[in-house]
Amino acid sequence: MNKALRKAVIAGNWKMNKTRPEAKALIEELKPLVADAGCDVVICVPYTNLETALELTKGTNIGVGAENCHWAKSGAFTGEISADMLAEMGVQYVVIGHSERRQYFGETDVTVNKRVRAALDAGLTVILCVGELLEQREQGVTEEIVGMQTKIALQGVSEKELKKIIIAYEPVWAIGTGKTATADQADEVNGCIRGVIAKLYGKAAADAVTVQYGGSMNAGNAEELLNKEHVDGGLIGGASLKAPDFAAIVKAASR
Ligand SMILES: O=C(CO)COP(=O)(O)O
Repeated sequence: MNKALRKAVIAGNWKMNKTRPEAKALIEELKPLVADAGCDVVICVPYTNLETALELTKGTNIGVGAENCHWAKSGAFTGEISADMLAEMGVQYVVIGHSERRQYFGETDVTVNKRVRAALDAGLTVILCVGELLEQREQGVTEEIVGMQTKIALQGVSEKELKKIIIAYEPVWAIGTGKTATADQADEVNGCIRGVIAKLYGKAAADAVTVQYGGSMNAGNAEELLNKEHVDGGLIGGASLKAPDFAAIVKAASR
């Protein structure tokens, strides 16, 4: 079993939620609940909460991430934030290619790749999101879609740099819908992603890469999902906004 060799990572994706006082309260509540976690714990928060999150998690086991970054180092890109700006603050992680960015903000596989490149160059760890639409699952092309997204996102990424990449499989139909992929469905697609990594980088790299599942993961279903061979953690939306729920998922992932 190679699963035991891989890092389990539970990451919260707060999306566009929490003002600064709300963020402070949530982090303070969360800290003692996850202090003895047996997995990596990350919170990815809105840009406006990064400084608060970094300050409050100093000296704790909670890592801090942003939810996106631009690919340019600087320049005339009104409203955007560069990877260097995040790294300079002390941010360690960044979510890239989330389906909400792809759906609502014109993100493509090519721009995902550019952002991945910029994030790696800045020294950030990337949480790379891939996932199929319901229509694509029904058409039987899940494996092809997820494989293509993964391959294009990783163009120009070396085997060494792959150590700074976490892949999150998030079926779009399961996000925020309360409709979770079954543990077998998640395991199957996560396994396919690992197969793509094996083809691109070899077996050792594929055995080592963390592949999360995301999409309505909660305190009730986390354990079954996380027990699967290819599910190495979770990217949690709604349930990451409640400290006890998020902590229960962290507990389920702890080894
Ligand atoms: O999009 C997600 C995490 O990035 C999942 O969101 P939910 O957990 O709210 O379904």
